[in-house]
Amino acid sequence: MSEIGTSTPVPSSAPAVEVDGLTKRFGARTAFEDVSFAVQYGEVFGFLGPNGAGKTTTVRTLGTLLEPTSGRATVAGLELRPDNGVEIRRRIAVMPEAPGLYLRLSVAENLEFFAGLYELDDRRARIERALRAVNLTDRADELCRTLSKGLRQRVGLARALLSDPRVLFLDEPTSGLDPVAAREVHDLIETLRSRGVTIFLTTHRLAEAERLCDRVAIMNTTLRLIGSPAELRDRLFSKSVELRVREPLPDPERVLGALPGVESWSAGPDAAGTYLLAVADPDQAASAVARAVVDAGADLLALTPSRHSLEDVYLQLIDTDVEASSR
Ligand SMILES: Nc1ncnc2c1ncn2[C@@H]1O[C@H](COP(=O)(O)OP(=O)(O)OP(=O)(O)O)[C@@H](O)[C@H]1O
Repeated sequence: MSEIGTSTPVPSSAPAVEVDGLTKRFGARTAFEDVSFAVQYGEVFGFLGPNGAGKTTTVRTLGTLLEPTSGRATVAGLELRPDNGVEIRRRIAVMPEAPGLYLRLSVAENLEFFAGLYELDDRRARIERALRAVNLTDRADELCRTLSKGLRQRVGLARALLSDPRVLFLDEPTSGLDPVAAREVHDLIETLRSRGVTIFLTTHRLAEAERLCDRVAIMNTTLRLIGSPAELRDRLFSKSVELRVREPLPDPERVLGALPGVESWSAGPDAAGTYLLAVADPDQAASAVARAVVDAGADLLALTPSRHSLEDVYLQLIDTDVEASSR
């Protein structure tokens, strides 16, 4: 029997999700506006943004639960239109933040119920596959009421996998989970990714997005930035190397001012003897800096490329938005 993801036909080069100028308003309130992006098949695409940024509304719109106010989109190869709703829902699955299980039913009974509701064929095999995909085969007969939040989330994921979706929307799948349970969900997402399932993941956990996502979009009603975590870091932050020497350099400009690959230098904010160098290529610059420091007779303590995390990118961007809105 094939596993989740492996039986999904690999579609043409058309994107799994393509959004063009999409807007959703609730009366006078704009949930999201003029959003455009594309997600390729097989991608894990992260959707980040502060509370109220429009993430859930985007997922609900792409999942055909809400009609957009304007703009267009295709989802799993079909134009997002009311008359395509049934067929789109057949090709995708949405796991909302709360898994919505019947707590008085067992794990297997829940899955049987939803497989019936979705009018799926071959139910027994699908349920077995979904349980295997989330490592819950052994717990099929347990009542959902008795399961921890992390395990319920896994049942919710199994429910979403029943239809072997081409695109899986996960809305905050690790919200409220402890680090161990969250790690288990991460591992499951990685397994699904390795099987080629396309995943659209909304999350507040930036380390989660950094670890799991091929690309991320940062939303704040409008789409603010999109790219791989590394691209976003490079776009927002210049590359730099931090130099630490035992004693402050008597004449740092003489040592650091004319080095190949070093664009500028400044004294580090934290400690005497620390310098921050803006560079084009950290590895190339590091050897030139090390030689120059040693030639100047200084004791080199450390020379480290500054690492910016996706969290740095996010905070910088959202801070800019907050400043702009208070102007
Ligand atoms: N059914 C609705 N009716 C009116 N306004 C709504 C409705 N659903 C969402 N909104 C508004 O749309 C905006 C975006 O909400 P949404 O839930 O999509 O944000 P979010 O990014 O998912 O936030 P969070 O991270 O808190 O879940 C908010 O201002 C919200 O109040």
